[in-house]
Amino acid sequence: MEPVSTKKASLVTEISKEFTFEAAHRLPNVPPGHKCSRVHGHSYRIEITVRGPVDPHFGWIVDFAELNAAWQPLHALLDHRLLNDVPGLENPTSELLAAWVFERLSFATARVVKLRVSETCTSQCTVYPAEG
Ligand SMILES: Nc1nc2c(c(=O)[nH]1)N=C([C@H](O)[C@H](O)COP(=O)(O)OP(=O)(O)OP(=O)(O)O)CN2
Ligand SMILES: [Zn+2]
Repeated sequence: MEPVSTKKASLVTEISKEFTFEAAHRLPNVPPGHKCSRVHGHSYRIEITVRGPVDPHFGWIVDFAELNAAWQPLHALLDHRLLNDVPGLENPTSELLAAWVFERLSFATARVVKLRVSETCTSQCTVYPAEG
């Protein structure tokens, strides 16, 4: 019979929350004739992942509502916009949008370990804070 272990497993815990917004964009630097030089729209999805210790009292890393509160000001800046008009997003690729969102999340540098932008069902970009 297996001995019963009283040791608690040492776990790394992450939580994620997904947000959506609708926006149009065009990519100004693509080669001539590229389809993305034309204005078109996406139902963008943003997934924010936070890693950290689980608070022993609350039983959570951080309230999902806190992620929502951090996202809402950015949603106001992005939703139903032409992204090219948003300062800092003149070339709104997934890569540059992911960096833009990461830099503007109030607690990103401290807690966000992964941020994913999905432009379509099959096209995503993920950024992570650089180590060090
Ligand atoms: N590395 C990147 N490549 C492309 C980006 C980008 O942000 N980073 N963006 C685009 C366009 O925005 C395009 O709308 C999305 O690309 P794509 O996946 O090609 O879109 P489709 O849904 O049309 O893809 P299909 O699989 O061909 O149907 C382009 N590239
Ligand atoms: Zn696009």
